[in-house]
Amino acid sequence: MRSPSPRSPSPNSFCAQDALLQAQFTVWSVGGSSGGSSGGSSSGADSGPSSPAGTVSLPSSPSSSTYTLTLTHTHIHVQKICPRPGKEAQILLPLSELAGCSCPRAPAPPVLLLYWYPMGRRRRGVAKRRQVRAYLAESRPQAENWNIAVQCLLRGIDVGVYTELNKSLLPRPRRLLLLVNPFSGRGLALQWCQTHILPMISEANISYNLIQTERQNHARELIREISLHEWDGIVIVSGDGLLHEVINGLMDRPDWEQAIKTPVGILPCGSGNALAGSINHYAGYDMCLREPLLINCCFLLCRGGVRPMDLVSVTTSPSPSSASSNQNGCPSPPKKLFSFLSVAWGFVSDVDIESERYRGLGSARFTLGTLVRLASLRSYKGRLSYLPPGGTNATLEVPSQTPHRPLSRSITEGLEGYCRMPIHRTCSDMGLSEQRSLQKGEREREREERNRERQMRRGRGRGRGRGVVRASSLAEDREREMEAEERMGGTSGSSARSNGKLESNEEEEEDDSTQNMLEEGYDVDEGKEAEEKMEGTSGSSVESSERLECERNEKCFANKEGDEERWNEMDGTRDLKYDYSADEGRDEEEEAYSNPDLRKVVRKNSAPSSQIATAFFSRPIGADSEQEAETPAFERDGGDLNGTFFPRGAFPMDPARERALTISSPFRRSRFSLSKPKTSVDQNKNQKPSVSKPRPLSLLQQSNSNSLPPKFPPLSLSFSTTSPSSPSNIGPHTSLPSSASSSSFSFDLVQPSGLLKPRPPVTFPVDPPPLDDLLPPLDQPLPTRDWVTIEGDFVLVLAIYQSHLGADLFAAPHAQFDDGLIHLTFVRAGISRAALLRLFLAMERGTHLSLTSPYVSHVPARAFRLQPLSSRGTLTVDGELVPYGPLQAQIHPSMARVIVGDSGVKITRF
Ligand SMILES: Nc1ncnc2c1ncn2[C@@H]1O[C@H](COP(=O)(O)OP(=O)(O)OP(=O)(O)O)[C@@H](O)[C@H]1O
Repeated sequence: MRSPSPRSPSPNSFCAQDALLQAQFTVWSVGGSSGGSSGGSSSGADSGPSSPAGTVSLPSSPSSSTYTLTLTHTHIHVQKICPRPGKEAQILLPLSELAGCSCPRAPAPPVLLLYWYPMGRRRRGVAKRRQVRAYLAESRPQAENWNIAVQCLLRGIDVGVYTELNKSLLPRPRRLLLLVNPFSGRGLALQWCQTHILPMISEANISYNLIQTERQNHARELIREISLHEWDGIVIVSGDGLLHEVINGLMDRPDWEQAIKTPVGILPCGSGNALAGSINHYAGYDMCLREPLLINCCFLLCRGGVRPMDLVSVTTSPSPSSASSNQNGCPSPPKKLFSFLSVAWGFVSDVDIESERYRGLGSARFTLGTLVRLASLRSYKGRLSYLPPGGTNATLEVPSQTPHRPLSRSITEGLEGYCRMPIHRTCSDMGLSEQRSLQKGEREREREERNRERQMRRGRGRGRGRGVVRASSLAEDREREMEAEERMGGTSGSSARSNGKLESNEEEEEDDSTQNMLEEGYDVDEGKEAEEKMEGTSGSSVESSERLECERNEKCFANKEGDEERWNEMDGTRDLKYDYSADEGRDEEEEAYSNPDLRKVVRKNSAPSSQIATAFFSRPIGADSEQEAETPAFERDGGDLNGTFFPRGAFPMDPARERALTISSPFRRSRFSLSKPKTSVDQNKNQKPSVSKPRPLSLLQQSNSNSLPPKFPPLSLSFSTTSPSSPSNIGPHTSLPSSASSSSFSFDLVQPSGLLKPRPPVTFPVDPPPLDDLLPPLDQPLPTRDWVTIEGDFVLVLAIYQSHLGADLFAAPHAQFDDGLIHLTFVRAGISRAALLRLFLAMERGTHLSLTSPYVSHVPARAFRLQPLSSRGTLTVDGELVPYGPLQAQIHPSMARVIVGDSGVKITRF
């Protein structure tokens, strides 16, 4: 465990001349018993604060123990002086572990309450735990002075020995807008608000206004219109999806440039909680989930450090409903949105969307989703282009000379007749360097083996019927290329090509060698045809050989088992085997199928998964793949300008899958809807009986408040910790217009806020929209300089800009909030299930970067373009479904600001 706070000096090393204040206090016992072994009484050590809205129940009576408290700039030193002074009766409370302090008003006794959150042992690792320490002062002014001094230090206001302590030193309490999605995660957000969040932020003297979202996009609409200067921060109590709405709401505003600088925070109540995981990690805390993660993040929020965070602008294709044209008959423009977390395609987005149906499991839904998806692994054809960090902005540098010959099929496939310009600065393989590092002798042996395997696979692939996506085509391309190179006896330049980082003087050489390759008949397209001819002159012979192979296997198996039932079982096995075909080429599985004993094991282990998957997906596993490639993507879809792929029509989605995506999710409204979409509110209503949702807090249902704008939430809760008479009391809730129709509830401990005057409409200066200076429009070719393009079959593409993809998925260990980088991970088809599982398991610890697999690549980038060439699939941005089709993104360094606590460098306070 890395220590989140500066090393505490030992009590003995405490130096009296550092003292700002020193006084004697009596400890109050908790519930009649003496508090903690040393240093005063403590309460609520294990649980979060139990009373909402800052009502701290005082200890019942003073104890006979007396302590001397000494305040320094960094610690409170507590020394027991009576009845038994001694070394063991000392304790140091680091100020960095205090969330806040208070001094209850008269007639309460003059007690100084310190809210201390040291690290404590949990079931898994360590996390923050709450302790309240209560010290009875000799007089009220003494208690109040201490309260002011500690609060000043916690807020970063310098206090000296001679500073005259009075309330005017204190800055006004921070004001937070809390947006709660009551249905996020396992639906515990409101409950956790009551038990953990509201008490803790009250302890930190933070004023807040809580709004419950009622539907998807509610938060986005709200953020578009509120007066932002009234808030010190916007904090979402939910998963990452709600923060995505808030960020986009801020960017929708005409004053977006200013608005996006509003600090945003997250209190994790969702299923993934990726940003919360990153914040927790950045603070140096152990990885944790659920309430420990929430308490850690809430503590960091109370500490209040803010730092810059990169945003990524993502341009997606128009949604299918508007893809063809808008009302004027003009083609709909691509959509732009802003992302703080990730863009995912393939495995990751599939798991995210499909696991919606297991939402009740919380974060375990992703584990189950991963297993299900592993059981029916798919691959997707596509093209990924990215601009590495060193690359320049070459958007306008479009060369006009004659195109170079393309490097390989992976670049040229499907571009004939479309490609006006070549993509010559390309990398057509992933992990190739590892393959190439093999010795030549080994290579030859392997080549022969691979040839045999390839032919087997090819035969089986065809036998399975049309349309199965062949997951290993890119690998095969590379193999063919390698063979060609070896036959040519020239290996120079090949490794350079594989890296895709050629200097310009190498390009000629590269093109020449490619040209030679092509002339010698190793153009991969031609090679493919030749191979096909070699393998069999007609598909029927392949099919018949496939049949023979199957029959042989079946007979062999049947003889061994010897009864009809076994035959039926074996049929199931065979289906399973075929269903698993998307990433064929995996040695382990092939071995399993060729070895009857292993085969039994595989069948035994796999059948339940396949049944689960079939039941979940209401269709045979692999159905997607079968339908997928019935027609080549380029025949079905529209034109392509130098690698830019545009669908002519909407990407179709079958009704069963559409149902699966929409009905199972109470939250997400699929953009693929075939039928007229219902409103989210209705969806939620429909979902309520099936998904156990918490009842909203009864408190929230009272109709009383004047704290919210009329058009906004009917349910809200606001709270101010300060007196309305103090200058700091002009809380956000007091400046919002009242609403007769609103059922919001104003909750002020001290004095209810008065009726609110309507606020004149706010006018914003209109800022020009942020430009993507690294990218041409989505329908234009990419620049040829500096960009790297990879085409082939992918299992997943993940672009992430935070360290965590989920609270327990450390996907980009090097990522920083403001490193100006997109961390790209892509896995190409051909990877075995075991290797993919290993990758995800290693990701939990962040050790996956050291795993070597020729199918897995990790690269940093500043911009990328993703062009799915498979007609069906899912794309997500920050875990939210976006229209399937070409998409591009670029980083905007330090565009936003995120509340991360004060344990990092370069922190400013909000
Ligand atoms: N009151 C609401 N009813 C229905 N949907 C909502 C409501 N409030 C927000 N949403 C939407 O719910 C979706 C999911 O919310 P969120 O991401 O916060 O939770 P999650 O999916 O459980 O968490 P995570 O994204 O971390 O996995 C978002 O798309 C958000 O727009």
